[in-house]
Amino acid sequence: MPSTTVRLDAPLDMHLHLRDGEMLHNIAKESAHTFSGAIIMPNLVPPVSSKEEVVAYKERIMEAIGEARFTPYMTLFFKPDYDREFLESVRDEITAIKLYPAGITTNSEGGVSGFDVEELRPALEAMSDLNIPLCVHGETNGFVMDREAEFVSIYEKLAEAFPRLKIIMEHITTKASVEALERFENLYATITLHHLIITLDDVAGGMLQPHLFCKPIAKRPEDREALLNVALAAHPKVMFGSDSAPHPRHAKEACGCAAGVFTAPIALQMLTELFETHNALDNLQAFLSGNAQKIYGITPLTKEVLLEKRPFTIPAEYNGVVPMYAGEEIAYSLKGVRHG
Ligand SMILES: NC(=O)N[C@@H](CC(=O)O)C(=O)O
Ligand SMILES: [Zn+2]
Ligand SMILES: [Zn+2]
Repeated sequence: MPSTTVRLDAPLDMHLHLRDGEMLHNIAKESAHTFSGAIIMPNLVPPVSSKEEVVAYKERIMEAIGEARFTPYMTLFFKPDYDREFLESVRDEITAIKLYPAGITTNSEGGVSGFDVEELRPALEAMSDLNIPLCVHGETNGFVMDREAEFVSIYEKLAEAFPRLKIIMEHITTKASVEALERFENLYATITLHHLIITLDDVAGGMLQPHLFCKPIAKRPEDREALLNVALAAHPKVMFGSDSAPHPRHAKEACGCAAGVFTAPIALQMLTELFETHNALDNLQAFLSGNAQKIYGITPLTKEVLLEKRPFTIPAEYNGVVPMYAGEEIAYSLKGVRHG
């Protein structure tokens, strides 16, 4: 029987952590090889929050990826005091701005501590006028399983107050967020690979699995079901964002485990397997690229990725970073990458 080959055009990762320094050099190629482009998160230490910093960070990324054809779609770390003049001056360097509630996830200490609409109005009105999307890590500081659902009312408040602002609910993990998508025209969402596969049971139901620990924490089976429904249908308001978030092994296998799951090198293989299992391969292209192109209005670099149905054993680590499902066998392997 001939093996099944799946072709993907210009895959996009709409939520990616490339880090900086040695880590950037160690892991950037894993994304740049197979993805056409990615939205690059700004939560460095210190966060990327000036024009000089975003330009310099992009240069370091281009250097780290070497010959690969890959677009880093840059973002700034949202500060409520960004004024119109500043936003106009930085408009051409960025694709979006990322808002973090203060202290809610890795390197978010300098984030927003209140969601008063009038305080945020000058920056968010200017972003609406300049057509700069707002990406949001949507969690309150409530009980860990309820943080995202509690944040939905903040999403609604923002969506209503700034109807021309594109708001991307990043890495959604709950049924409540999926339902919010339907209520506001200007709400969109990214969904990770791991939240389509795991629930809290996989993280903490047996022996604790640090490499599956991330923010937002994986939720209940009915939440995963709701995410799967919209992802497998390639609902036009959802797009793939891996939230691949590498940490060195010692920071994960530690007392006080850093949040983040590293999936960049295996995301396309595992998504193909997942969509095939659910008879939804016809929708994978839209989930992985088409929807994001429309939502963000971007035209990615051409890149054709071929995957074939041949077992692949996930390496134990990539340059000191342990991937999701290290050592396990998955159904699809990377066959080749062609540039246009
Ligand atoms: N997702 C995570 O658990 N961690 C991310 C930050 C984030 O996306 O919230 C990281 O930067 O490590
Ligand atoms: Zn986040
Ligand atoms: Zn992230």
